[in-house]
Amino acid sequence: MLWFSSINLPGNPRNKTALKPGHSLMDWIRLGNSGTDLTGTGGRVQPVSHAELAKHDRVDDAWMAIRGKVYNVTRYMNFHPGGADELIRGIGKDATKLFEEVHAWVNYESLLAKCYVGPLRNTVTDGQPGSEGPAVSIVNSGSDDSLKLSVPIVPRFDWIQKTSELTLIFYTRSLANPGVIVQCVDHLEVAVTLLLEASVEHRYRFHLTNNVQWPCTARTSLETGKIELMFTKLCPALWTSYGQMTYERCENCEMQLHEYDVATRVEITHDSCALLLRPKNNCLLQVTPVGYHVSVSASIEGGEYVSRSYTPVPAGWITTDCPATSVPLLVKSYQDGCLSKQLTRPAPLATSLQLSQPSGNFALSKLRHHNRFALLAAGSGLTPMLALLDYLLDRTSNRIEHICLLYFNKTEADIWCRERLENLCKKDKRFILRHILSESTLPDSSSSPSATTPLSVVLPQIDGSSDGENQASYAHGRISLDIVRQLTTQCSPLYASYCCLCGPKPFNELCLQYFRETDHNPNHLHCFQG
Ligand code: HEM
Repeated sequence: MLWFSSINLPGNPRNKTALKPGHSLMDWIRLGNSGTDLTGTGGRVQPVSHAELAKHDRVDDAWMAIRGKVYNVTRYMNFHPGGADELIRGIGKDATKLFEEVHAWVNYESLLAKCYVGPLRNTVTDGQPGSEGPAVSIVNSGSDDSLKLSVPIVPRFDWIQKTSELTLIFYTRSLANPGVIVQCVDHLEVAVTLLLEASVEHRYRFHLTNNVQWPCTARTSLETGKIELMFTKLCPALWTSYGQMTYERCENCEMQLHEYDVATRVEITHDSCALLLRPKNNCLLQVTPVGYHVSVSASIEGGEYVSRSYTPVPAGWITTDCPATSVPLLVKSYQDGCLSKQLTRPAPLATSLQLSQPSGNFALSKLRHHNRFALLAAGSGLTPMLALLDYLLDRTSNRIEHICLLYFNKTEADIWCRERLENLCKKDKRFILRHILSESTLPDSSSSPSATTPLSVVLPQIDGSSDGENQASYAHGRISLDIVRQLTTQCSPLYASYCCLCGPKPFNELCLQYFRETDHNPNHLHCFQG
């Protein structure tokens, strides 16, 4: 069984290197599409032995194996956001473990699609011989759904119409957690990309019978896997067909980037902002799967490029008025974070950004059989929890018994989405909200009976029969083994059979260590990183 192994905790938790002009993600993609042979082998895919791999261990001739696939990373050196020195640590060998330790979430298959040399001989992926397997890996028990997930999803297309509306429908699979990218080429031509499994894209191109308006409305039902794209017809009429469509299944497709700018920026705390990113040509609509992130890159003051991963949040958590094409982000400005400072500074708003399509490794289907959850978030680690909360509380099959969000911050002033979280708590008794503050006294308004008690000892009691109003409670403290024990002990009222955590690396590391010290099933734990 795989289990969590140690994660590097460098002094600087984000060893991000600014990339020289001409070395942005966009430039890398351009190079990949330029026809240049990035494999160095003429593009001929051939199995690579460990001995052969070991020969390519120089900066000017650098091969690297990740999860059984060998890539020539020579040309990627100066494009690597972590810097060439870091990338060099993995060359000439099977770097799976190293790669997973640093950034398991990075979509290397897309980024290096044009650098693929061939399969590593005698290697099977995922922790089997030849590969040390992922450092942070949550393995399913036989009864879970990951086995089913390995069967490729073949989406089924259908359409329906009203006089004024055309709906394109894609049936995927229950809990497939799809990503959707819709591009409007003009009023007749629409391109739809479905992201259903890692490194596979389902690309549809529609030539419609008649003109439609843009943008469309996208509706995805996570429980059924049904995706609906609703278009308003420019001239109301019933059509005899939707038009024509071509379909292509694309494996190991190269990463796509799109130009965005910051359309709206609202301060939410003393050092954080809610942003609405708007596609530059306004002809793009992107739906992010629950728990997935996008990579945002920008040129700093017209020079070096920096990229950073962010998890888009459901619009309802930051505004009641969000255009369908916007990507909503919550961004904390870090002292040494040149990108976050640029994104959150008051003016000018229209920073030019490049946004990747969503990527991630969160399998929603693993949550299917659980109905008691604990979410442990620290600071900006709240972001993946918001979409998860929306989905879980709305879920109709295997209705949720309770979800406990433990939200760790330094002070009250650092809490994100406080009002909305607390309103949700009042509205839905199944949602338990506990703020844990490490550096401040507790708010006077706190009505928690345990407000003055260190949280390491007491978590709020849940009493399903209580008629009292469900309220957020506050405590002073930090993550501790006691807290994790209270969440993982079966007789505890807060017992959660599935736990998710997200925060800065030291927080994640500590949580993982505490979980290891309990009997909690590691298959029932997900750590969002990035
Ligand atoms: C195996 C050797 C590698 C090492 C030691 C390494 C190290 C690092 C480090 C230290 C960072 C900065 C981490 C952070 O921001 O938190 C980074 C970022 C990054 N690396 Fe690597 N890297 C390796 C391989 C690769 C490969 C093969 C790719 C593939 C395509 C890649 C793509 C990236 C990307 C996209 C980022 C930015 C991540 C983000 O914004 O979240 N790295 N890398």
